[in-house]
This record gives sequence, C-alpha cells and structure tokens, in this order.
Amino acid sequence: MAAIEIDGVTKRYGDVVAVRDLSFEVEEGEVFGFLGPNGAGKSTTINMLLDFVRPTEGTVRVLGHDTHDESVTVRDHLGVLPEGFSVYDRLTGRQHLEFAIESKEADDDPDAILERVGLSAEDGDRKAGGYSKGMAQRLVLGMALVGDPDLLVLDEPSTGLDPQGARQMRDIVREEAERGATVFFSSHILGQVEAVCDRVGIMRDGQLVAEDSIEGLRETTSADTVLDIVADDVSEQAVADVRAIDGVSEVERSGDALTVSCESDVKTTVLTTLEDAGVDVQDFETEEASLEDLFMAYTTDEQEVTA
Ligand SMILES: Nc1ncnc2c1ncn2[C@@H]1O[C@H](COP(=O)(O)OP(=O)(O)OP(=O)(O)O)[C@@H](O)[C@H]1O
Repeated sequence: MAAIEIDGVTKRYGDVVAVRDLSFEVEEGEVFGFLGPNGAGKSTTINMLLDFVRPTEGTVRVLGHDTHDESVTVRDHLGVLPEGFSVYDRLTGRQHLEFAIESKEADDDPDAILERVGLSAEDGDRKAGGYSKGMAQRLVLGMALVGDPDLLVLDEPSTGLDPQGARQMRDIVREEAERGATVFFSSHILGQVEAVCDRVGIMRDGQLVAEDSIEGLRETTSADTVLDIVADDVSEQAVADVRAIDGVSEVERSGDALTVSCESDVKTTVLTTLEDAGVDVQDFETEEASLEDLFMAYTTDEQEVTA
C-alpha cells in the first residue's frame, strides 16, 4: 500500500485550474519533497490530501483510506504542519501539546516534545501569543509529532526557522523516517530538500513535471555538471575534440586547467577524449548540478529536459 495515492486529480477554482489531472504515489517510509514555483499548485494538493479542499475530479487516498469518506480514520494517523497555521494566543506552549496529546489519545511527554523541537521548559510555560514566528513554527511541528503519526505532512516547515532550527527540522524528518513514518513536505528551501529527501516531485502549472530521486533528475535534465580538470600537454586540438562531444556545452581553458560544462553522462567521454588527444590528465573534480539547477531546468523554459 502506498502512503499517498493521488489519482487523476483536478482542482478548479472558477476559471483557474489550480491542479490539472495529477497522479502520483508516495511509498510508505519515503521522504518526499514537493517542489514548484509560487502558484504551481502545491498547497492546493496538500489541502486536498488533508481534506481541507475537495478535488473537482479524481481521488485522493492517504494510508489506504479515502481522505474525504474516511477522514476521521486518516486524521488519527496523520501529523500536520499546515501553511498559515495559528497558535492560540492565551494558551502556553505546553498546553498546546497537552491538547494535541489528549485529542489524539496519545501518551507523549510534552516536555520531551518541547526539547525535541528546540523549545525550553520555560518557553513551554509562556503563552504562545508572545512567541516569535520561529518559536510558533517549532511548537506546531511539535504538535504534528504527537502520537508518532504514520504520515507527516509539512507545508513549508522551514519558514521562519533560524539555521539551528532548520537543522533540527532535518534531524526530525530523518528520525521520523527511520521510525518508519512517511514524510511529505513542500519547501522552497532546496538545500533542505536535497539533504533529506529520497525523492522529489516538481509541480509546474498544476502538473507534476518531474518525479524522481535527485540523482535520477540529474540524469534526465540538461542541467550541467561542471568538470574541473588539471592536465599537462593540453593542445588546441584536444580542446576542439572536447567541444565537439555531444552533451558538452562549454569548455574554458586557462593554461593547463580546463573547465568543462557537460551533461552528467558524458563526463567519462570528456576524460577519455582528452587522453586520446595526448593530454595527460593530472586531476579532476566534478560539481554535480544542484537541486536548484534541476529545479530551474524543470520550471523555466530556458533549459531543455531530455526525458
Ligand atoms: N481558494 C482559491 N481560490 C481561487 N484560486 C485559488 C485558491 N487557492 C489557490 N488558487 C489558485 O490556484 C493556483 C495554485 O495555488 P497554490 O496555492 O496551490 O500554489 P502553491 O504552489 O502552493 O504556491 P506557493 O508556492 O506560492 O505557496 C494559483 O493560481 C492560485 O491563485
């Protein structure tokens, strides 16, 4: 059973099609990063997962249950950090957690959760109305963790977090996945996504334009890998030979150093071509396309996606 099954889902708001014939699955135990530019349809999709919004067409199943018809069953196994959440100003942080523990009939220790999300016991005694944005974000994450949910859905979990908070968030995502939970989260902070996700899905104009591991995305985009090569006996002919390789987009030479921008799968061809041309390769380093490069390749028209 997949943790999330989205099948032929379309969501229209009047004339606006927020999500268009979307289908994909997230396996149990997977950490899935949900990406896309502003307005691509991420929040709409998450809101349909949580039954906050009904699809115009198609079905959404979470943990094997229809999100709408069996919403109560689903909710028992779900931990949610929603977008634009609000805290209750007059309740303390600890009271928020106690409330979440009671309503989920869980037996978590509120202080252990406070510590896990980086709030002190004193913070827990304070009214949440006086919390900073990042503190409130930490508290709501803590509430999502109550009851060891099978699926964690986090909409922009890193918003407002300081670098230490962002690291704690990554650690928590990893710990939750190790425990066996599925984690589905949207984010614009691609470094975070790159650090924790098994797979990513990239939305654009209401559709999923890519769905793969980051390594898999590298293989299917034209986002370049950069090869920094140090070599002896670099001839003009050798440079010309490398330039002529299909998949090489740029070659820069500075003395005996070469910088070659190319598709990931022609790296070896670049090196063997140099050697065949009599160049003595001393050393090389590769800089793989970052998730940001891949994101740009899939969400702008500037770069071509080959598969
Ligand atoms: N309640 C609504 N009424 C009308 N249009 C809506 C509504 N909610 C979303 N939309 C539209 O649907 C499209 C997708 O919006 P959505 O909020 O899902 O994007 P997103 O990918 O989450 O964007 P962001 O990264 O900015 O949060 C947008 O064009 C948006 O204007």
